[in-house]
Amino acid sequence: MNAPIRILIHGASGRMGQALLRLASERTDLEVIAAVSRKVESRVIDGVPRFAANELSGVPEFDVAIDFSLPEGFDGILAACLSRRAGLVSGTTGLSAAQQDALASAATEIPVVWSANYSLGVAVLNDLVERAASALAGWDCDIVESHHVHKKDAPSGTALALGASAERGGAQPRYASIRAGDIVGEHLVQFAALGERVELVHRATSRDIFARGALHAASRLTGRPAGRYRLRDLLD
Ligand SMILES: NC(=O)C1=CN([C@@H]2O[C@H](COP(=O)(O)OP(=O)(O)OC[C@H]3O[C@@H](n4cnc5c(N)ncnc54)[C@H](OP(=O)(O)O)[C@@H]3O)[C@@H](O)[C@H]2O)C=CC1
Ligand SMILES: O=C(O)C1=N[C@H](C(=O)O)C[C@H](O)C1
Repeated sequence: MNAPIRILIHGASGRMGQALLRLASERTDLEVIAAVSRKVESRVIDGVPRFAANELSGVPEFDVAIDFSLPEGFDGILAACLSRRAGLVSGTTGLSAAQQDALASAATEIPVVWSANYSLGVAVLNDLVERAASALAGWDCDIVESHHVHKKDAPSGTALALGASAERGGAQPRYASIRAGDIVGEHLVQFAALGERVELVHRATSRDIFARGALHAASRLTGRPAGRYRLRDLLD
């Protein structure tokens, strides 16, 4: 049997981090060797060593980092992956253009994947939106995203990715954002013309869909040569 893939989870105390830790603990092919958050209160929880973000240089060797943190934490984990020659799976949204450029440049040295949404449903929705936009030339295109009240970035990363798909199909999307209650994530792409409307919608009801997708991507990224991979390159 192969040795487990050594995973570092960055943003471990957050909503996504907790889902990742729980689901990773159910897999025998993955071993979480470090759980990193901005601050730490206990050194070990459920057998997993905890580190603060400013202690990244002292974490044990790892094969791939899974990052669901915030833009202010992204530069640190990217630097740690580069210095350890480890892969990076990132789902952090709201990155600046400079951070996206840094990711592209890191991909010349390590394998990386960044996706605004690790669910299979949204991967399919992106394809549907591009096809609809191209078939419905001249229709109004609006993207409405709804999320929980704690979400900081708007429009969501997924809304922007869906907008890019719509643009590839020739549409010029407009965006609207709703922050309410504990909504995990909903994305509506609406095409409207006189007398008719087409609506494509994805509703996430559990963060486990994103966490499973990211763990799958991490297992598929490990051992690959340096490069910027798309999520679809790593899906079955
Ligand atoms: N691509 C996808 O499929 C998905 C992406 N996301 C994105 O993932 C990110 C996290 O979301 P969510 O879990 O809800 O957020 P939370 O606010 O619940 O968690 C954020 C985590 O990041 C940590 N953090 C904050 N600042 C830093 C820093 N400077 N350095 C290191 N770690 C830091 C926090 O640590 P502490 O608690 O100590 O402050 C916490 O562990 C967001 O960008 C969100 O948009 C979310 C869901 C799906
Ligand atoms: O912050 C979240 O919660 C989510 N963020 C991602 C985004 O910005 O698109 C993905 C998902 O919708 C949940």
